[in-house]
Amino acid sequence: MSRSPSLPDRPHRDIDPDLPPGERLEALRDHFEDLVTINDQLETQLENASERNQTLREQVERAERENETLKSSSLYVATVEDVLGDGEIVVKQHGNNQEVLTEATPQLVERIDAGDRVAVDDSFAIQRILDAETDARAQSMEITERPAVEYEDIGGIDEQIREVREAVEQPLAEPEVFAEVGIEPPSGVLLYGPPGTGKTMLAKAVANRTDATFIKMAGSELVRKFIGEGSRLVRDLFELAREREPAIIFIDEIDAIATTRTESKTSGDAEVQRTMMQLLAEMDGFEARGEIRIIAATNRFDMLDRAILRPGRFDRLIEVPEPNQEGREQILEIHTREMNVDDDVDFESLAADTEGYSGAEIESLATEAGMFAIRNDREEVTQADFVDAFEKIENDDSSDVVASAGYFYQ
Ligand SMILES: Nc1ncnc2c1ncn2[C@@H]1O[C@H](COP(=O)(O)OP(=O)(O)OP(=O)(O)O)[C@@H](O)[C@H]1O
Repeated sequence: MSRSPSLPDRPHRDIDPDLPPGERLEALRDHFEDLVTINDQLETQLENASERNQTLREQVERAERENETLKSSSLYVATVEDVLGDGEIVVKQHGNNQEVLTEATPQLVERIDAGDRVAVDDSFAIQRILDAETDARAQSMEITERPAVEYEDIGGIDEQIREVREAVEQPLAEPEVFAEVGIEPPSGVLLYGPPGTGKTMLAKAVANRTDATFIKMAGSELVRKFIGEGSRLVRDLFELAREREPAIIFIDEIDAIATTRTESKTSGDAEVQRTMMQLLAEMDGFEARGEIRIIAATNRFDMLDRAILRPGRFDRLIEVPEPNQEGREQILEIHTREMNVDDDVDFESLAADTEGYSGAEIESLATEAGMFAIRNDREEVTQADFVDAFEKIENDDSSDVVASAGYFYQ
């Protein structure tokens, strides 16, 4: 059907007033019949137009529903490994490296090549090809709708959990409390301490508890991988958080973009400086009582540019130290929860032996002990397995353990 149907011809019938009455009546009757025909034609056209209107309305509604579904369901990033015939495509999912045979619409298949990055949905159907810009954004940020970490999974830092809940969870969950008392919650929280002590876990656990989207960006990657794009990606980061409110922005290794400036004025320094300025600008323009909370983490507190610690920026500092004896015992218990552990396993003595170990290293110890049990064809993990694991770790990389135990972070 044409978009604008033409109107039927208007009948031109000049009826001669001098005609005898019979002929005039005849002419008028003809004219009336013409008008009836035209009326019928117009009615048909109107019906067609209403039908088309209805179809278009349905199409719009469908598109809106699809758009909503796309907006509310996450897409995952994958790399195209191979384009087979008949629209079949092999992709490798990022994160778990799983290879999947999937398909795409004929229009997309034509444009897809091996090596392209694509966005896939829950059932791995390719939704679109990522352009360089989206790709950088997707690669530089880790977005999790609801991270699977809970406070009970974190051992030995109860006091830090309490502080984070107060500074991040409460303003998100009960903003009215702050409004009533008339104080602003901390703008940003900085977690500092040695590597592998649970800083990322803490940020994820708050997101889990508050049903907030967790958006992580690694400072070091901004500087190393996305050279020249740092400040734009920082802007994107905050924009994305606004789109996904409530959200928790987690900037790991913030020292990479917020180090005290050296004398050297290389172009790399200028770029890092710009990235930091953008971060400060975003934070300064931020409504602290809003639905977005910012957490940063660093292992190098000593290197931080003090400008980021001013009021209104990262104004709540929380030290996350290495676990003490009790903490190590708790972490051992957490990481052996799912394991079949023999009654003879003595967590207290293991915790005493692992002084200087971080939570991440204690987790490796538990995994390694499990490996010894498997090697010996046992389902139960014994004290001897833990001792063997401990010796293996100490011999393998005693230097690493020592280095991290004495890690300089303050
Ligand atoms: N306190 C803890 N309780 C339980 N598990 C822990 C703890 N700390 C670390 N782990 C284990 O180590 C892993 C890494 O911890 P996480 O990423 O939170 O450390 P981090 O402090 O953010 O380290 P980094 O500074 O290197 O980024 C966790 O996934 C967890 O399995």
